[in-house]
Amino acid sequence: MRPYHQIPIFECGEPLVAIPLELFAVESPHPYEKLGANYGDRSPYYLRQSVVENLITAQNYLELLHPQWRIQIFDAYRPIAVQQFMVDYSFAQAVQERGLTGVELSPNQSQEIWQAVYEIWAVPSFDEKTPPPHSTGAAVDVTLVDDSGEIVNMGSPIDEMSGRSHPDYYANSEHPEAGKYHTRRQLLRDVMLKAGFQRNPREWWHFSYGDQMWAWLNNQSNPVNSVTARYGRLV
Ligand SMILES: C[C@@H](N)C(=O)N[C@H](C)C(=O)O
Ligand SMILES: [Zn+2]
Repeated sequence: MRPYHQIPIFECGEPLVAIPLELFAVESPHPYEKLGANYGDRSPYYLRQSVVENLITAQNYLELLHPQWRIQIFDAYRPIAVQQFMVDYSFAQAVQERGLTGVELSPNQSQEIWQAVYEIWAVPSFDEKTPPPHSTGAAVDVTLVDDSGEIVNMGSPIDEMSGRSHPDYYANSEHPEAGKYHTRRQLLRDVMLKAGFQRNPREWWHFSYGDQMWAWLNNQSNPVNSVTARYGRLV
């Protein structure tokens, strides 16, 4: 359980709609489909209606500052089966990176790796009270693309299991490019928050609107005006 799972969900029934990809940049082929994730008859490039509207607003804010820049959509709607696939994939990758194989893992090694995986991935829970954020259609993973069409270097790749994923990692870092990376992360944060999103405190790229994490973060910064979640798990 994460603290945001205490937030009640009052599903509003808003539809999942296609993101107008022509307004954004997009990873192609989709990064998880490339790894073998199966979306069945669904597409990762779907979000709830209001979330799409807010994403367009964020793109418009970005264009006021950088007319030719685009928000790049890395991932959006994610069925629970895909959440499970990515959690299993990330575990296997982490085992491999440590020069180990699944069969030889000690209970301690296994625990350490699962902890690292769940530091950045939500549990693929089927419990309606604890849906993975992306399975609600309210969460989106994004980065920036500049006027020459290049992905802006944010100091770490999306989905990296390390401290560099923390949004403020470069705020007090000695790294020679730290100031640049931090400013770029702040730019992404600013346009997304101005459009109504909240940012995952553990990941510079993950934003949501209307889900439990969003409500919890709103309530942390403004306890007087308490809000609940309006998007639950989609079936
Ligand atoms: C790991 C990243 N792609 C992500 O989406 N993390 C959040 C917490 C999630 O799994 O919902
Ligand atoms: Zn995410």
